[in-house]
Amino acid sequence: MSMELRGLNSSSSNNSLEENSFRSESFSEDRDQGAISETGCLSIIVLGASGDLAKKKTFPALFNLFRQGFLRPNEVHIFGYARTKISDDELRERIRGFLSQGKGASAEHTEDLLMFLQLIKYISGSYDSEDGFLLLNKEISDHESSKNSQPGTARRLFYLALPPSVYPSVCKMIRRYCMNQSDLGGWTRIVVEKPFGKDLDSAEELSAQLGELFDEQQLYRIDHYLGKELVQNLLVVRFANRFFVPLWNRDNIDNVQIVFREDFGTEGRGGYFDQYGIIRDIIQNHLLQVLCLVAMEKPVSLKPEHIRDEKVKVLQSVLPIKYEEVVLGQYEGYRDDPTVSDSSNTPTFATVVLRIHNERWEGVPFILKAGKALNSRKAEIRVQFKDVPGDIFKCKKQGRNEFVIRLQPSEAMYMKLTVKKPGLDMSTIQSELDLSYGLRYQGVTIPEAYERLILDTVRGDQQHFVRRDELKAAWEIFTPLLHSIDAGELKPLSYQPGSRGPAEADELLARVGYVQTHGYIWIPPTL
Ligand SMILES: NC(=O)C1=CN([C@@H]2O[C@H](COP(=O)(O)OP(=O)(O)OC[C@H]3O[C@@H](n4cnc5c(N)ncnc54)[C@H](OP(=O)(O)O)[C@@H]3O)[C@@H](O)[C@H]2O)C=CC1
Ligand SMILES: O=C1O[C@H](COP(=O)(O)O)[C@@H](O)[C@H](O)[C@H]1O
Repeated sequence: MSMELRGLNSSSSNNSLEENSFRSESFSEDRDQGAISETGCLSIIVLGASGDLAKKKTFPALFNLFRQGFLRPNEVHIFGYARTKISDDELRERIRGFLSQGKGASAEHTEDLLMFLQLIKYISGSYDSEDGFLLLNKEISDHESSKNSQPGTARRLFYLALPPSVYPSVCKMIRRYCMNQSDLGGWTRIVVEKPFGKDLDSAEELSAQLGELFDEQQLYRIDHYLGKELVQNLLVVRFANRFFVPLWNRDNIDNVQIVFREDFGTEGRGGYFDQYGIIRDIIQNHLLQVLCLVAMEKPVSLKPEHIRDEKVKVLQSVLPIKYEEVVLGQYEGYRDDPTVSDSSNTPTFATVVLRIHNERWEGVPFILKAGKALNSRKAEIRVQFKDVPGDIFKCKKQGRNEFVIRLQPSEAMYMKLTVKKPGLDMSTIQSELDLSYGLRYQGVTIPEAYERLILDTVRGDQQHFVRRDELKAAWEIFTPLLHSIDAGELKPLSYQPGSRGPAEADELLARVGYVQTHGYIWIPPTL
């Protein structure tokens, strides 16, 4: 098995990962006190193993961690659990194709794949009866005994790749039948997927139910946007660079856009999506988490609690959303899906302006925009600066300075700026300072978000997971708007699939101050 750590083979990277790592600060108090184990027998239990997320994200992430040596074959065992009655081999066959993608068919890869698949065992059982969980516990315990694990020292990681409706019963079963037996260095951790509730009350109810069963330190509410490379880079860029410190405020920044666009619709997930809509699916969680990292104050340290304290403060400073600063859309053809109601009022597109009432951001609109079935696929943060006062070059119309963080695809950070047009003429032109990852970090593979986040759960690092009070503050912002949409008081505008979304969204952007740069487009550089 390849023990190579990704990133170390880059020709442009001279420093080792460990030399530069600031990970050590990012751990819970228990870890600091040396009470929590990072080695020893590890059981990873994927509940909902028969499902979409498990095959597309969870198992591939585990495989990549295995290939890189983060999950050691002499320590780890992986259990799939779901109601579907299939054998170990049938589960392995279902996921095999997703583990091979993009990796080529080298002999080494095939060997790793076979070794990994042999670590997986499947157990069929229901989500609310003791039989299945007693059997699951027996299988885990047998594995721990086979590794000569001392009672209480083993690590058990339960990943709930399941609809949230079954979280309470599954968590009760885990608590009752499947916990690591004592705290002799071992642990039990629970990873829960979004959506965490549908509004403030349901989220709080879910949190209370889970909170009765597990400590906050045992719960990992995953938001996979927090595992994306450039999202993880935000705090570094903001707080490790002198450039940004004096500029990052209402005196210099005119508006901030956080944008998610997909060029496909809700195909295959219409039933789920129609109950949630784009605000619950993307904006209330992924984009709001990004907003927190863009807008928060500098944390006292990189300890998870310090970071999450600052995120909560930003969320609590967001003013109630004004409905005239919201545009909703639904793409034509969305309701043709047989799993979507014919009279569905669910938005597949939304632009929502948030206003942060604090000293740094008063008056700066944060425009959150997300849509399905649009003309492109990308996610980015666009920080637009104010015009230069006393413009002697008369170049204002060419465009404002912008700092753009392209989260995906083609990860990059670039600064749009005005320069002299090369040549004999004394005229100006829009250009950019460009840090494109593909070019700058050739040979470095950027890990998948899920890969990173699962590794964090094994290591006990909660920095990139959502804390209970954060979740509450996030729902507080969106619940009134969501209830108005659910009640049909706000209606989505129709838009063409493959378009930019409703034209009214661009009008809203212009109204709140965004100035589009005409005649300039950033093209990701190629090698
Ligand atoms: N798929 C994705 O791309 C993403 C999913 N998520 C979240 O991850 C979680 C899992 O998503 P996904 O894998 O798509 O979901 P699935 O609908 O595929 O469900 C996963 C498994 O749960 C079981 N299941 C499904 N519906 C029910 C039900 N009503 N009651 C009990 N069990 C049920 C099924 O297993 P069985 O019948 O065998 O027991 C199914 O294989 C969800 O919370 C989702 O919101 C988050 C981000 C992206
Ligand atoms: O959580 C979700 O995210 C995906 C988009 O994830 P990305 O990493 O590809 O940007 C989205 O398609 C899905 O609707 C949503 O549930």
